[in-house]
This record gives sequence, structure tokens and C-alpha cells, in this order.
Amino acid sequence: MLGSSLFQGKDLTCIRGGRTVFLGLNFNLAKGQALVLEGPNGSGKSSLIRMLSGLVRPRFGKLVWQEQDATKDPEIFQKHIHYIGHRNAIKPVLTVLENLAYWSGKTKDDPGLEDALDHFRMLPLKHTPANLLSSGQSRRLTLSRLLASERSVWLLDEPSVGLDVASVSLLEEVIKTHRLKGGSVIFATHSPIQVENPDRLNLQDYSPLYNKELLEIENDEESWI
Ligand SMILES: Nc1ncnc2c1ncn2[C@@H]1O[C@H](COP(=O)(O)OP(=O)(O)OP(=O)(O)O)[C@@H](O)[C@H]1O
Repeated sequence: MLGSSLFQGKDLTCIRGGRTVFLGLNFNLAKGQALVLEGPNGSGKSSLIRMLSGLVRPRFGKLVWQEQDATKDPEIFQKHIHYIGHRNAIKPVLTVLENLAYWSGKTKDDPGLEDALDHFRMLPLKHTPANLLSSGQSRRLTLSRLLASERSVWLLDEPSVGLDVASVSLLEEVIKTHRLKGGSVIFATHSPIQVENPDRLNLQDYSPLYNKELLEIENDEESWI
């Protein structure tokens, strides 16, 4: 199932608010792969996901998309990825279906939208204004964007937050189907999401906050960072 390298990070350093969040981080994502980001609070999981979605620039290191250096030009990979942050980006005055149409850039009558809502058991609520949804329903609406947008790499920050057990299973199912079609996923989670043969990256290993050796390197390098 796994193919050659799709997306790579080489010796990445992330600095936010004047502090080094992680340094010397490498990863290699292939088609069909699931990469799980682990690590304690503040170790940089969300920062890495934002970097891989092009929202945060690496201070040092390289991002390589299909062997093309995309570090200075995130547009090269942005059109292939779908990022879902830990907050739901939902327009409260629009209905469920209108929200999905808005975010996917499709018209409301596109059958793919109803299919996506159906996967996450949101179809009966398609005409409901989004401000009336429960937190789990809002999350399911947000996740249905993954199916409506058809991107090859999913970047998910705490995707199961607010979901009940049955809804976590739905998420696991869509990740499995996505991977079987050659799609890849990177996700950070503090609660278990079952996926087959995941690779794991522990951000603690690259965080000066948690790794004394790196803290010394960071202090040594402060003059040039
Ligand atoms: N916009 C920002 N500006 C400055 N610093 C930030 C910003 N966002 C995050 N940070 C800092 O970056 C560090 C890593 O935060 P991040 O949210 O990436 O960690 P995390 O591993 O996802 O944490 P959690 O498990 O709590 O979600 C933290 O020290 C945080 O204070």
C-alpha cells in the first residue's frame, strides 16, 4: 500500500513567539501512510501541523513535496492538503449543507456534499442552521469537509475532540478508506484513534522544553536564531 515519498520535512526548526518550539525534526510521509504526532502539551504538535499546511514557515530546514523543494513556496503543496484545526471553522448563520458548500467551493446541489454529510451521519441535519448544532455535530460537519474536498493529504489537529465513540469509529472508517485509495494522513490526538500500521513521531524528542540537550543547543544558538 505504501509508495515512495510524498511529503518530507528535513531538519525543521520552528520558532514561535521568540521561542524554539522544535528543532532538527525530520519526517517522511508516503502515499497511504498514517503518521501520528505524539507529545505532551506545548511540545509542538499543532505548530508542526500548521507548518505542514503552510501557515507557519520553518525558520530552518526544508519542506519537500514530491522531490520539489517547497519551503519557500507552500502553494506547491497547499492545494493537495486538507487542514483541520482543533477549532471548528463554521459559519453559524449558514445551514449545515451551506457550510459544506462554502468550504468545499461546490454548489449545494453537488451530490458529493450529501454523500460527505451522510458518512458522518449529518444528512438529516442538512437544513439546520449551524449555530444550533451540538459540539459533536459541529465537529462531524467540520470533518465532512475532508470527504467533500478530495485532497490527498489530511492534516488533522485533535480531530476527535467532542466526538462520541460511534463518531470516532466513523472517523476511523473514513481514514481507512482514504488510505486504501492512496491518501495519507497526519494527525495529533490526545485520545485514541485506531488506524492500521501507523508511524509515530514524538515531538518531545525535538522540543527544547522537554529535552535538556536541545535546550543547551538552543541557548548556544540564541545569538544566531
Ligand atoms: N501563535 C503563537 N504565538 C507564539 N507562540 C505560540 C503560538 N502558538 C503556539 N505557541 C507556542 O508554541 C508552543 C507549542 O505549541 P503547540 O500548540 O504547537 O503545542 P501542542 O503540542 O500542540 O500542545 P497541546 O498538546 O497543548 O495542544 C507552545 O509553547 C506555545 O505557547
